[in-house]
Amino acid sequence: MPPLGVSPALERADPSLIHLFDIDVPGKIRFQESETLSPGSAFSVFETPFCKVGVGICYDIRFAEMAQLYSKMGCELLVYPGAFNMTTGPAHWELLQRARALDNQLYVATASPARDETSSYIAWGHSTVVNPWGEVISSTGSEEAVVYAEIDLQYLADVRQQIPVTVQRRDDLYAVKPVAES
Ligand SMILES: NC(=O)CCC(=O)C(=O)O
Repeated sequence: MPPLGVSPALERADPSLIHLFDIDVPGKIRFQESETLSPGSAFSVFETPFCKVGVGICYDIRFAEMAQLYSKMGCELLVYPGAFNMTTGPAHWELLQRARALDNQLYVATASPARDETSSYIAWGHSTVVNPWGEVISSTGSEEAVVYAEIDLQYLADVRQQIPVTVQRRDDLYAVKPVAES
């Protein structure tokens, strides 16, 4: 499928958090980003000599539609800077990265702050890279580190050929597209 065209207003390269982290897990964590932040309303994508990259921030990784849209726009790597916490981190951080990578058969890379136990918000850490097969190919623990991984676009193409969900989608029955094109 050719990349989806998106109006320039909806496609920008200055990342902003689109989904605000307003959550309440009783006895564990309550967070209301909307008390101090406003949500962005533009997708963040940029071209590199290797592939197109889509950017989401932290909580954005929970929204499968956003990742699918980036995939339709031609992104082959999704990057999520994010600071999950000591409740949702162990439960969901890796699972969400693998889900987004597998759903869209692309690479997902995340960058988290290292854990600081003295901080009022303790980050889970575990910066990671996941491949289009849904495998973690590089990651770290809670400490400060640099994570390296090979982004192999031929492998991505091979996975998409072997299990061709991208072309088997029933866009005649359901489709994810930007609001401006609805
Ligand atoms: N600031 C954030 O968006 C944190 C997201 C998070 O921890 C989650 O579980 O989602």
